[in-house]
Amino acid sequence: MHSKEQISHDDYQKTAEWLMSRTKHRPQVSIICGSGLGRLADSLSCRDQFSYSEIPGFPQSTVQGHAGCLVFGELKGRSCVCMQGRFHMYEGHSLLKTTFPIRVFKLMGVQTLVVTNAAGSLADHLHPGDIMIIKDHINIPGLAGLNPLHGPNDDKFGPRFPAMSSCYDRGLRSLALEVTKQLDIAGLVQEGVYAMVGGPNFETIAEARMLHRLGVDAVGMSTVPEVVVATHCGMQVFGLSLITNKVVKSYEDSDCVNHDGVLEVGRLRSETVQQLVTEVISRMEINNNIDRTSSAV
Ligand SMILES: O=P(O)(O)O[C@H]1O[C@H](CO)[C@@H](O)[C@H]1O
Ligand code: HPA
Repeated sequence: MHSKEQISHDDYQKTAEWLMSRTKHRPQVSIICGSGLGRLADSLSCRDQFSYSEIPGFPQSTVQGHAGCLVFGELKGRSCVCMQGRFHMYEGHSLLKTTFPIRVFKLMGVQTLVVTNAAGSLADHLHPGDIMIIKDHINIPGLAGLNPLHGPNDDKFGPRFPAMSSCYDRGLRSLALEVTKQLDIAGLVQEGVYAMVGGPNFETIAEARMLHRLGVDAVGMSTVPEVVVATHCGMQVFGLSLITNKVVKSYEDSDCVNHDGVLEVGRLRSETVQQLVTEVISRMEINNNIDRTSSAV
């Protein structure tokens, strides 16, 4: 448990100010790249980028396929900040640390979080290479007592007991479904429920069957803490999972998932995910009258 760890409002503020003094960009949207999806940042123009190791307070990325670079830039005229590499609980970071960038982005004036991930499919209708728009999640570590919001609540960010019943913005989900028709990729895309497990091992067959019975369509080891913290501080969230593998649910099945295979599907579908994310971001409504840093929350 890491519930005694605390990060002060000042710590988030210092990082936000450090970044804002080094880039002219004032992002409205933040994007988190999932495993193998780091090339999403390539679509940004007029880039400023920082290695996580130089940013005060940032944890380090340790997972292959997560470059560890924060990229600012414009996507079709919209100012964005993109995390090329996220932090996972299984790397040994506390959940508060894995979600550190979200509150920094909030203080910088970001209103929308776009999360992407690589995930294994439990649903018969989702195949490797398909994209799942996340409509809801099951927070397995959270249900077991591991939540980034544990510990004293910082009321400046949000309430002690935040609702999570509509954390994946309905308007953005409909917009994304609309965009898939225009991009002619509707056949690849479905909505579904994501579950976060702690990792780093992939699921046993019994665990996979349990998740399937619980109504989970795709499983991964990330995303949910980021979404919980973003929702707590009032950001709207759009999430998508790239299905990189089928989760083995049968003792007769000899398939075996591995991280290289996950990254490979990421590389193959990176461009499609990039197109979808770009179109959704360019068409979403944004409030331009936003205070930044000290008065942002
Ligand atoms: O969720 P992202 O970061 O996309 O990565 C997914 O891929 C890795 C396993 O291959 C795990 O980290 C899992 O969570
Ligand atoms: O099958 C999986 N399980 C958990 N996490 C994952 N990330 C990609 N695929 C998977």
